[in-house]
Amino acid sequence: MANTETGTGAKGREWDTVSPVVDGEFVYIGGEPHILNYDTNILTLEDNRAPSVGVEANEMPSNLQPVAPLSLSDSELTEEEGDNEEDIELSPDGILDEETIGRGLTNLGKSTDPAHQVYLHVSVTGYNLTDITALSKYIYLQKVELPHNEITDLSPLSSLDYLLILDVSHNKLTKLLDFKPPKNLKDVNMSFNQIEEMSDSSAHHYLMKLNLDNNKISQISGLQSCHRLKYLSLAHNKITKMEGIDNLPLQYLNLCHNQLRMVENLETLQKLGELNLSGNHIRSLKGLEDHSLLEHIDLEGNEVIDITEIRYIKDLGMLRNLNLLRNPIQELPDYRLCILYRIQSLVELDRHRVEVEEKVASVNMFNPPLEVIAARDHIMHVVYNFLQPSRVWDSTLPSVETPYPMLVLVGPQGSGKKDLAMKLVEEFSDYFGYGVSHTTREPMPHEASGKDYHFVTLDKFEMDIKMGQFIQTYECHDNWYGLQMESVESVAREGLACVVHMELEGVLTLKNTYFEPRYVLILPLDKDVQERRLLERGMHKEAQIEHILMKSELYISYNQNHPGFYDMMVNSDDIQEAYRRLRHLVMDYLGIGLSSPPGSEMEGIPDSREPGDATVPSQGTRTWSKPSIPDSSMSQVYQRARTAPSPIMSGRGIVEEASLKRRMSAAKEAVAGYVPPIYEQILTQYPRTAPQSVEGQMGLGDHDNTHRAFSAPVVNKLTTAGSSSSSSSERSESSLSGLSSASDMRQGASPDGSINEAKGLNLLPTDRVNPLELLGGDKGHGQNSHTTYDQPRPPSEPRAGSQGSQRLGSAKHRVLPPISPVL
Ligand SMILES: Nc1ncnc2c1ncn2[C@@H]1O[C@H](COP(=O)(O)OP(=O)(O)OP(=O)(O)O)[C@@H](O)[C@H]1O
Repeated sequence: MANTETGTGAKGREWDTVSPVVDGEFVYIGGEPHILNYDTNILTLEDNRAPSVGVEANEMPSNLQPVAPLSLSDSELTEEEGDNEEDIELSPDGILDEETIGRGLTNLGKSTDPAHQVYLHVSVTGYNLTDITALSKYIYLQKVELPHNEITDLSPLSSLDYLLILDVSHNKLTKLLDFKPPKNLKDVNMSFNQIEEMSDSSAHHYLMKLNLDNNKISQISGLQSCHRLKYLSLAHNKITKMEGIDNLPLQYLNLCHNQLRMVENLETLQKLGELNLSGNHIRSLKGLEDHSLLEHIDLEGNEVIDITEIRYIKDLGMLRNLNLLRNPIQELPDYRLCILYRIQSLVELDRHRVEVEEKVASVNMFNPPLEVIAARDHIMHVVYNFLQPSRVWDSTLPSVETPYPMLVLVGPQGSGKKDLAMKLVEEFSDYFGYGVSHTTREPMPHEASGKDYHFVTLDKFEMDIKMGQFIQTYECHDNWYGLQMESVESVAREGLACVVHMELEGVLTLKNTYFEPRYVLILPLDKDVQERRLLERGMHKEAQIEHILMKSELYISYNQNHPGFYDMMVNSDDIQEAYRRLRHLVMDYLGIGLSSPPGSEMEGIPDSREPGDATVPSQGTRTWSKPSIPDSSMSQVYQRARTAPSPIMSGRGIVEEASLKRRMSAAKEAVAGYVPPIYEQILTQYPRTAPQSVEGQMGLGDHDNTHRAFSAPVVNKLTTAGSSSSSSSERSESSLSGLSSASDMRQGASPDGSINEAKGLNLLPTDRVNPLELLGGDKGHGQNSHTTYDQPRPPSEPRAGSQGSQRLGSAKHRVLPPISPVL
């Protein structure tokens, strides 16, 4: 095919004898491009030949040296140029003649002498050529393509001093580059020949690309001096060992379909970006490590069987494309996710694009975040529960204003939280009952089934899961733990609030449910103390103890990353002291507290609150919100609260009395059938009972306006029900009645709404700021809450309930400052 443009960009036209031709104009004669010169009018094809016989090409006068590109860029090296698409008759005797060459010449270039133009490329493909001697005269050729012939000798190319690109693939050559080296030979394709041995190629030190595919080479050699060799392909040979390539600047290496058994001698190939080792007998990926630029690895059709081999390539930072098709490793269950989990950088695996979802799925499968574990756990229990006949757990149902009161002691093993929980229940038996978890672990000598845990077999535990009995479960060191609905409900039936203890995973699941407990982190800050405790129990192996101690860090970091996740923290280095603090806290909670002992629960914990923060009371007038006594359905807790002897009622302030009255009145209305609209709303919209999805959970107060609207009508309705003459300030106050803290209740409200201390009551010292109260529903806080809830939140964060925006642990504000290691 004739070019219509010269290298100089001049347009060509078909030649005729009439039109005058301008010097240097480019014309076509019989479809072939020619250029005119002064003397002959036409520069014939022969003008590409050497100017005179006997003059060595490299002795050419400089003015005859071609100026057309002497060096090619990498991209130019791969460019296909001057394809000869004409039908060419086969040479009958295999000898390349002038006419054939003439047909194959393309790409005119200008020499330094403007009078001379030369053809730079020749392509004679599939011509049965055996003798290419005629080519030796075309000394300016830069690109020679002679594929699909029967050439055995390349010596005529010795005079082609400017040769850059040579394609002699599909011939009958037995020797590698057996001709006088041109100055700048860069790209050689000698694939599909009969070369058995790689001779010394050190003279070809400009070689950048060498293709020797489909020969009979059994050993790589002779390339040591090719210091520019970037591309080497030796596919389909008989190579048994990766050698002879040390220190080459190879970026691409193809050794596919050889007889390799291991990856070796690649250490010095630090520029390697693409490696094809497919179709060999490789089992181990050892040797591929430490190649920070390696982007593509093709190992298709090898014998890789062990997934642990991936360790050798998992840290290759640039690895994007991996092919392990037709390896035994493919048979492994979850093979693809397994690879993707280990090599998250992959863009393509086994010739298939990697989707983001696959990567997420792989992480969720092999190292799920705690939130995912919790969400799965929650979903499992909800689903199993749905499959059972429906049952109303009325004792633990949240009331209009408050959830069922529950206290969760959270912490790692060895924190002593179980002892603390049991002691608390023992001392405050009028208020608290111990929610006995189930476990498959063996009881310790001092433990009794039904008291410390329900010790059950794994079969029984699994059966209970399937019967939908659990609220949450958790596996630790091959033991299962779980809290059953019945355990909590049985405590609630007695009219008591429930105390349980659990690990972080359990809390995360619980936060997906409609329960809204208070969470107290029990954490020994002194690792030695915790370790000693664990050792004393004699239940744990060394590795387990190490794991437990490490997990303690997680508790701290979790609090730092999710401010407000816990309502309180107690350092349990000293169990006695920890109990004293916890007890004090609980007494506040119950409203039976004596004045606080010196030092608050958060003593020593740096407080991140801003001095002017409107959500922070300047004085310790409020404390841990007291759970309102549930509930409008006349639960036993409520009954309990109404009976005079109960200490919870003692010291009730005016505000509290009023609040109780209002609630009683609302409850009576409900029972009597005056169902206010809000109850309908609760039944149809109350989102807290619905299982939450892993992501994008919405709670009350989240984006949905119906949720926002939820609290206001409730408040108004209840207020109106209780006291039709309530002022608006009272109504807004009562809207927070569910949030009222014990100390609030013990404070009297003056008619103008100001808070006065009630006489004779033991109040917290006013200079003490209890972090628990920071979300305690202070009257000025409600407005801020929605701003925060408009933000989407991860499932791990506390649910936003109608009161949640003011409740502790709702993560609305930074309730707890980050826990410092020093308490
Ligand atoms: N239902 C549950 N969900 C999640 N974790 C639980 C549950 N029940 C118990 N756990 C926790 O499992 C862990 C192992 O229980 P175990 O009784 O062996 O703890 P422990 O070493 O005595 O812990 P601690 O000293 O803190 O009480 C404890 O951290 C415990 O709180």
